[in-house]
Amino acid sequence: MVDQLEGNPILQEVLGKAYEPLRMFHVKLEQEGEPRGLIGPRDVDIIWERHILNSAAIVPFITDNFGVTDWQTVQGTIADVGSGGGFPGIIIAACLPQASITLIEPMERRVIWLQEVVDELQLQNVQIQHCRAEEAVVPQHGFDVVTCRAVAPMRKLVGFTMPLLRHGGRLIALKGASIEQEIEKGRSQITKAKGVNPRAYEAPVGPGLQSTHIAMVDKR
Ligand SMILES: C[S@@+](CC[C@H](N)C(=O)[O-])C[C@H]1O[C@@H](n2cnc3c(N)ncnc32)[C@H](O)[C@@H]1O
Repeated sequence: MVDQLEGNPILQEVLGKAYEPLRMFHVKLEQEGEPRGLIGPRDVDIIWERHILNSAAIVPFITDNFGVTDWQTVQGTIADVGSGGGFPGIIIAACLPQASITLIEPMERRVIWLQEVVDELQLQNVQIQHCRAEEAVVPQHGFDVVTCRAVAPMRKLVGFTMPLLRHGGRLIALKGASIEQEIEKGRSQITKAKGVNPRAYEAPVGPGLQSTHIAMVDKR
């Protein structure tokens, strides 16, 4: 089955230098993703849009956080919680080669997959922690940014992601269209977890493609 975006110039336009490593990731996902339970059977011909470009939509929100526009120069520590098949953590690592990316994932077979991907794509900037976020080893002052996609609703997510952040750090989560309601429902848990200024943005995925949504919360 051929991916609907295969050969489309949008891919290089959006991904820049990360296109080459992510093309290898795409091949691996196409061959092994569904049998290994990392993507759904109906996703096989839409891996570029649903998983890779969708994940890449978070990158400009991360670079904004560091006040840098050139993806090649972004530094800082980023933890991706519940990386699963590598979304968005592997895509972030390919796009931001100077940043330090920690993938946190408790399921063993997903950790094995993530390690294979890191080795095959020769990503030099990734560490993997095989544990739940609640048990993760955190840098002395906390991570600069925590990312995630499809892990938990905001009211639960903040409880195990905000403690990973340094003061002034930022949670940046890929979310569905109901993000505003999720934020409303989670206001007291956000405050309790030392979160401030929760907000939602529409995030472009690529020219002519349906956009996605981002939630951001700063750590007091
Ligand atoms: C629905 S999957 C999403 C995977 C990937 N982020 C994606 O968007 O395709 C949720 C992932 O979160 C992980 N997870 C659930 N609770 C977690 C926790 N407390 N800490 C870290 N990871 C967690 C699960 O093991 C699973 O891989």
